[in-house]
Amino acid sequence: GTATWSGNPYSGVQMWANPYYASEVSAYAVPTLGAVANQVGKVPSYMWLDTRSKVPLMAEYLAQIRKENQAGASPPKAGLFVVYDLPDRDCAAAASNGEFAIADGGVAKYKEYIDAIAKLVEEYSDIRMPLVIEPDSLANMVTNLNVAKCSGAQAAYHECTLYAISKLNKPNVAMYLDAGHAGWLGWPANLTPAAQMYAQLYKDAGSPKALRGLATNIANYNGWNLTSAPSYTQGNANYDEKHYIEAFQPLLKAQGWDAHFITDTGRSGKQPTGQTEWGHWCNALGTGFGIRPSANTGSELLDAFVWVKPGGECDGTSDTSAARYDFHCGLEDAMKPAPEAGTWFEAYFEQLFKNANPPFQ
Ligand SMILES: O=[N+]([O-])c1ccc(O[C@@H]2O[C@H](CO)[C@@H](O[C@@H]3O[C@H](CO)[C@@H](O[C@@H]4O[C@H](CO)[C@@H](O)[C@H](O)[C@H]4O)[C@H](O)[C@H]3O)[C@H](O)[C@H]2O)cc1
Ligand SMILES: [Mg+2]
Repeated sequence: GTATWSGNPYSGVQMWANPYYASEVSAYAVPTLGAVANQVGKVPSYMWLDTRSKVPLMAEYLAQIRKENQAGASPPKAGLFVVYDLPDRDCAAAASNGEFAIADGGVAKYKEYIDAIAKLVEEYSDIRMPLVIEPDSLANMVTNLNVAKCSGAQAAYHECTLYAISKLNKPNVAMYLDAGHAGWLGWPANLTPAAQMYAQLYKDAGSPKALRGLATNIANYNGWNLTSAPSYTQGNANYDEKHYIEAFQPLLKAQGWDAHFITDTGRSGKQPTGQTEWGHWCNALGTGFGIRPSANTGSELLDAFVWVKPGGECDGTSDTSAARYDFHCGLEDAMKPAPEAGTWFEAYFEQLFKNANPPFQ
């Protein structure tokens, strides 16, 4: 029957570890680090639907999850997917630009992409799917409307996000909109405009049942609950993700959205990191695998610790001649040489592995 529930979407299910990440680990990391590295591939991480051509793979994974659940998986497995294909994607950066362009029918193409995903959500209504919706997009709408590509994308991001939320509003789905991180929207100056924007979107969408809340720290490195503020947090009282969501949630509630959260701990195990500036997001030095995915967060606001950015997959190329070269990936605290965003970056995986907390052994 349909995988319905009340409350925390991560309670009463197991997060499913997809075989693609496990195969990258065994192919590229095990030869150097040994069989112990295979433990990382067993940690459930999110699968990024970063192109239209990845949707059939989502179908394959859902079929596999159904098989495991029908074979008696207890608790049943949940499918972890990131929706990530907006037209003019990653509007304030260059490293993760996507396949669709607003100027080239991108909104219509995006809607077809969402329709294809919605079809699978309906076909696999027996599988619970806590989805992350469009990393970086709405956060850029708060802080980067001064960037031409972002102001030019504002209407399309709004239309596409509303479309995604309404089409994916299904009984077996929970959605978390990306909300940057403590060092992005967590700045006091950004919190109020951010709360207004997210709450307005929730209300514009008709307060959909499946829209559970916000995802933070996606592809970033901030600690969850630090005992002291890293120097690069420059005096921001919200110097970790716990402070960020505890400051953010009351503002959202006051605007009519009783939002819950998930936070990415896939690359936050070593604190402070080797970042020289908080805003240096690309392949940061001095990072480690962090708190393992779990619904036991100790926080009423936090539904789960999740691994969304698969550690070892690159944030962006350091090749200055590449079309998607972003200067952040050339900075002093960015690991170099680095391949294209999303492709395997073995040296980075080894850094994360060496610095893992808790350690792999
Ligand atoms: O001292 N003060 O009082 C004070 C007050 C305000 C200050 O201003 C704040 O400074 C912050 C930086 O400290 C800025 O945050 C950065 O914004 C970037 C986008 O513009 C983000 O980049 C994205 O990162 C994603 C992965 O997370 C990538 O996937 C994606 O490709 C990439 O584009 C960085 O993470 C994020 O850290 C804030 O906007 C800005 O408002 C600063 C100081
Ligand atoms: Mg990125």
